[in-house]
Amino acid sequence: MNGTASLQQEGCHQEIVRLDGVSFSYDSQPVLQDISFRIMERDFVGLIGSNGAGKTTLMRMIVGLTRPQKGSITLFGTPAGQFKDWNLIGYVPQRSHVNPLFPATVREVVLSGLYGRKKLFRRVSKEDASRCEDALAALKIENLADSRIGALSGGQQQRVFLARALINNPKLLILDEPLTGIDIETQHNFFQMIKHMHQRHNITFLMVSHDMDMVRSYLGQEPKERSGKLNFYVRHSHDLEDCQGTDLLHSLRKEG
Ligand SMILES: Nc1ncnc2c1ncn2[C@@H]1O[C@H](COP(=O)(O)OP(=O)(O)OP(=O)(O)O)[C@@H](O)[C@H]1O
Repeated sequence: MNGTASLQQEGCHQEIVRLDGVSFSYDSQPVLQDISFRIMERDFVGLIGSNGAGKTTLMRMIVGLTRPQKGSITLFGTPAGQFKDWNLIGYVPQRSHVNPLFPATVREVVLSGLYGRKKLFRRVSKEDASRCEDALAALKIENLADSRIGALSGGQQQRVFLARALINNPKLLILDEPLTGIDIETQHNFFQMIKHMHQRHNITFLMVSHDMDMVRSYLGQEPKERSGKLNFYVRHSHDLEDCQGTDLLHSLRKEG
């Protein structure tokens, strides 16, 4: 094997998330107990569990919004407390109803993904504007760019939030019940799009879903691991010749 190939192979097995003995309680109510799990680069992880099993709490911990009370989380090889490359992680939280009067346009919502944690007001550079156009095109919502987000359907809003998460070209995409509350056909199209991103691009997924049929059809019948009330279904998409990093937005756009 030549040097480049071995580097590529190593790159494709990078550990993206590691949970070691993670526990969490709200007041005295234990929600997560001693959860250990690893997500490797290019895994697609479906996280399944009953209502109240702690799925959202776990996602929030991985994106740094909540800290574990016991155990540790490692992101891209760095302890979560010291992790700074938040652009590597895209997060689409559980869909909440967008106020129909909310004044931001689709373009503004997608651009806000670039400013994330910095909370800086800054002028939109040419490069930012171009990334935004790429993200809109990848999700096929260019025609909605100037619409108010509150005026869109649930499925269209989901696309906007996914575009917002993709604008930084993340390596890990975390989706909390992205299929809830949208019609079957849109759900199907959305899932196809996510599968395409997993199979064709160097991107790792962690997705909470209640739709067992869709999860099983892609990730298999049995969970790879169970931890407490959580079941982790996993499919790895490792394919050596496919392993170079791609600019996801550019290539999605090219493929149309
Ligand atoms: N901020 C909070 N304060 C107190 N309890 C909370 C808080 N957030 C969640 N809980 C409780 O913690 C438990 C786990 O909640 P979480 O939202 O993580 O579960 P989930 O698996 O995502 O559930 P669902 O499938 O219903 O979305 C629930 O019993 C919930 O009521």
